[in-house]
Amino acid sequence: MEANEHEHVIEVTGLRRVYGGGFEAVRGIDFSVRRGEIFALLGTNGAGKTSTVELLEGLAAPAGGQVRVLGHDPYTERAAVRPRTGVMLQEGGFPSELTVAETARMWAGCVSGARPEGEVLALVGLEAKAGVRVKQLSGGQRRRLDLALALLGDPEVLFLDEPTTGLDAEGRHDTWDLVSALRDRGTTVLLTTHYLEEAENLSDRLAIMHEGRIAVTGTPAEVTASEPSRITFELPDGYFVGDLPPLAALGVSDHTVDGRTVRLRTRELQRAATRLLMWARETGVELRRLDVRSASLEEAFLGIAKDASAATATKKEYAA
Ligand SMILES: Nc1ncnc2c1ncn2[C@@H]1O[C@H](COP(=O)(O)OP(=O)(O)OP(=O)(O)O)[C@@H](O)[C@H]1O
Repeated sequence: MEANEHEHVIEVTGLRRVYGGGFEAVRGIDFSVRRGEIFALLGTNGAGKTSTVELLEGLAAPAGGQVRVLGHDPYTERAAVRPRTGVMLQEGGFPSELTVAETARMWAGCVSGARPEGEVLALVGLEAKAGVRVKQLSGGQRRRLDLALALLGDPEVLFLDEPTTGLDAEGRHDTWDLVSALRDRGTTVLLTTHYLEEAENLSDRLAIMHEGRIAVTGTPAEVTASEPSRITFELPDGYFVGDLPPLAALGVSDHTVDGRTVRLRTRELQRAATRLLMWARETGVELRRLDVRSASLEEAFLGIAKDASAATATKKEYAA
């Protein structure tokens, strides 16, 4: 297949996974990832992210639906898919007595056309640790070794299962820079993460899973736009919410009052903020600690998880 940026490198339709005891961990999900895109799979604990990624990696057969990676079934056509993909599992599980360089060399023996191990260790900032035994690495350094091994085959598609778990803030930012650089070179990346900031900063598109289903898919901006924005301020003594212009006319969907602090939620942030500030100027009121902000991905995530628990999720999908 010819590579082009519109090509769907990963295509998932109606995918299901059922474990031995009959538990359905993945309940019919659909999404696709284009070449050169970073796609993040988010979700609450046990949502089914790892179960999904394992199906994409060809480690298990689906109970229903279909997966295509680079146009092939990763389970039945493993030989066609595996050499072109890199996989970073949650637990690498290497022999701990080997050094970092020996581990990379051993792994390279299993990869056709592997890059020199020094090159991948340098990419993840582990070159100074080449002679150190794996058991002496910190948790974060082990994660970086996992990533180095996934990069040995210079893969077209990279699966990263919680790539920055255990990394400190600097290590996390270094990994983001590396993953972005790989994307800029055309690598397609699918990652799972618990760090919403990671998905917000790094991913081109994301999906939020909950109890085996996808509740929402879209760009980070599209997903956050699905949640109301917030305006928070303190009213001076002698003023009350009833003194504000009618909240419905400001486009405010709901509000709370805690002492002097008022919190408004609105889907029409500009209109609400403008009218509120005009009112403040006209009445000569100072709105102390004024804070006006769009929803964060974290708020969207929490809102979706809550909604999805309360009822069968109405799936929101934005154009791919
Ligand atoms: N081998 C298994 N047998 C039975 N159930 C399993 C098995 N592996 C996972 N599950 C169940 O499937 C569900 C999804 O698990 P999965 O590990 O895919 O979730 P996840 O979204 O990756 O979670 P986390 O964020 O906690 O890593 C969970 O309820 C889990 O208990």
